Amino acid sequence: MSALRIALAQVNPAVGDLEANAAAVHAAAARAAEAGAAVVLLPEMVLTGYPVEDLALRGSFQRAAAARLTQLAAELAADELGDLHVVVGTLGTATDGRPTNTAAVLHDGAVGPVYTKHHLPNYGVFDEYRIFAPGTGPVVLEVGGHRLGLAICEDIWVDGGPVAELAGAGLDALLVLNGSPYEYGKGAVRRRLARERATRLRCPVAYVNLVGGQDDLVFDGHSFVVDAAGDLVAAARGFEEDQLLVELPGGGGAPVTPPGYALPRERDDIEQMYAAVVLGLRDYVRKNGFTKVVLGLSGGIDSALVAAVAADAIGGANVVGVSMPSRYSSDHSRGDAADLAARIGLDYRVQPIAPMVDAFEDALHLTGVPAENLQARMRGVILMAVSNAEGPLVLATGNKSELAVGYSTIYGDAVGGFAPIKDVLKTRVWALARWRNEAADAAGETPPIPWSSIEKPPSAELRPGQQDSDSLPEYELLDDVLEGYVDRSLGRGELLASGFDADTVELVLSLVDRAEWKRRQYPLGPKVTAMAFGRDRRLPVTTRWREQAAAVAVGSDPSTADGVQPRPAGAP
Ligand SMILES: Nc1ncnc2c1ncn2[C@@H]1O[C@H](COP(=O)(O)OP(=O)(O)OC[C@H]2O[C@@H]([n+]3cccc(C(=O)O)c3)[C@H](O)[C@@H]2O)[C@@H](O)[C@H]1O
Ligand SMILES: Nc1ncnc2c1ncn2[C@@H]1O[C@H](COP(=O)(O)OP(=O)(O)OP(=O)(O)O)[C@@H](O)[C@H]1O
Ligand SMILES: NC(=O)CC[C@H](N)C(=O)O
Repeated sequence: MSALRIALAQVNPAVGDLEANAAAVHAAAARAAEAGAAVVLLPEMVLTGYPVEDLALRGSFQRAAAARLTQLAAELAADELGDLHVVVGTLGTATDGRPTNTAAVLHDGAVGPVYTKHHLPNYGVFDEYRIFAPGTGPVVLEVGGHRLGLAICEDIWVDGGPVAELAGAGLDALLVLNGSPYEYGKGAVRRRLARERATRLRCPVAYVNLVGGQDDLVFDGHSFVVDAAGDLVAAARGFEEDQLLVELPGGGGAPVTPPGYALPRERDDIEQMYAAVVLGLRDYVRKNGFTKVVLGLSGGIDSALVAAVAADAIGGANVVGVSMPSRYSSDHSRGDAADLAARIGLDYRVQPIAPMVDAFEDALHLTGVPAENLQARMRGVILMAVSNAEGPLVLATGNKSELAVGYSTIYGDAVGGFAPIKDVLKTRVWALARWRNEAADAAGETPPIPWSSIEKPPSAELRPGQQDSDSLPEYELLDDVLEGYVDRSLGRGELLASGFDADTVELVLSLVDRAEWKRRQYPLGPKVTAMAFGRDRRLPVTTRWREQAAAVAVGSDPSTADGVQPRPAGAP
């Protein structure tokens, strides 16, 4: 048996674009062949894009995907790539006509063995039971005497099923196709999982992941290979397309990388979260046909961070930043907005709102919160006008803490098509901003965000001297409670038992519960934590359930508290 070279192609498909995705697979196959690979492994459902949601249920889409797969096999052979085994994730059809999530092997101009995903994730952002029929048995691909098992993403997260059946099958490697969305800190979980599967199957594991943004998901790539002991052999870069090469030695033993290969630098969690937000925004803009974005610049930290992210995603010249001062806007806010615009080369404009607000206030006799909301709504009208007239996508700047407690004006600062930091708690907004500025400093560049925007106390500036802390607990405390209630699904009892005072818990829980309707109307934005609002955390808007005061002992299992459905063991 001779050595076998395997390429892992980490590509960025677009959902529904069968032509472009087939071309990306073809290009990856050509690169792999050029590098001497006999097998090239592509991610989960790369041909259709992922997730396709209910597109999978359309007969027309199923037929088009099947036809494109057959055509791709012929095109590869016509291009003298027929010797290569190209393992492609795509949409399949079960014998009863239901759609399946499959890995097809293209070889010699034909579609060869097809493996069907067995474990269908149906928690968090996934609804695969609703869409796909599960596969049953394992598939082993034989290439040059090497035995390669196939698995698709969730198949390695759950014990049992086809992967377990492969134990004792004498595999030389397990090839895993993934569509694994980014979450803060998830990389380490994936590596632990791969180690576990590698040691159980006693063979290396090659894990290839999608990269790119798709609506509210960001696929981070970070493909990798571990040896039979679970130790890392090779890793691809995160948040960009990449291709990895490894070689399985002829006589067995650990996979090796080509001469000169070096593992990429591992980015820390905050740096990764920043990269995820940038990629999520860039791909939403690009894949939906926009070239520019527009947002309001208040001089505050949220709009400053979103502007910096947008400039990193699509270039500062493509970001329209509008300062819309009211009579309550402080001089330093206006100055900070202008300073930010200059630092990142935005298309900067100033549009005072006082005359418009005065006209509405006088006509409608508004004071207090209704008048405050009017200011935010005037700004929303102006941003939508710029979008309608010139075409940029409107960005909403709300963060996860604000979304949690409903601290935004519906149809005001909540307008927009995409909300880049909606899954980022306020304390992390500051951490991301500091990280971005420090990275610029370290690279000898101008930090994009004025330090005063990072350091000043947060204020909506909708009335004289207003500060967020007038209506909300300090963000450090608020975020701690939110992390417990939202991210970890703890109940009132567990929060009290962990030491939060009853008034704070009462206030935060009631604000969060009452704001569900507002969140439902908030724009899409990238999920970057394990529990994002939207597809991850789905609660009824109309509900009379309120957290009870029942005391719960410290140390009780929070995952089963309050009727929250526990996720499968090992699930992220
Ligand atoms: N269950 C439900 N289903 C559907 N609609 C519901 C509803 N409950 C209220 N509503 C509607 O919502 C309206 C109230 O919501 P809304 O108009 O948004 O106004 P509201 O939530 O009362 O006030 C907005 C709050 O956000 C603060 N804010 C505004 C802007 C920016 C920032 C910031 O720092 O970023 C903070 C502002 O200071 C104020 O405290 C009601 O008049 C009603 O029409
Ligand atoms: N004077 C302003 N000019 C332009 N846009 C504004 C102005 N004030 C508020 N906005 C827009 O409304 C959003 C909500 O701002 P607000 O100041 O009310 O609270 P915030 O959540 O603390 O945001 P930020 O930290 O950006 O100030 C801002 O991010 C910005 O996009
Ligand atoms: N596409 C999938 O099956 C993904 C599920 C898996 N738990 C992950 O997030 O990596």
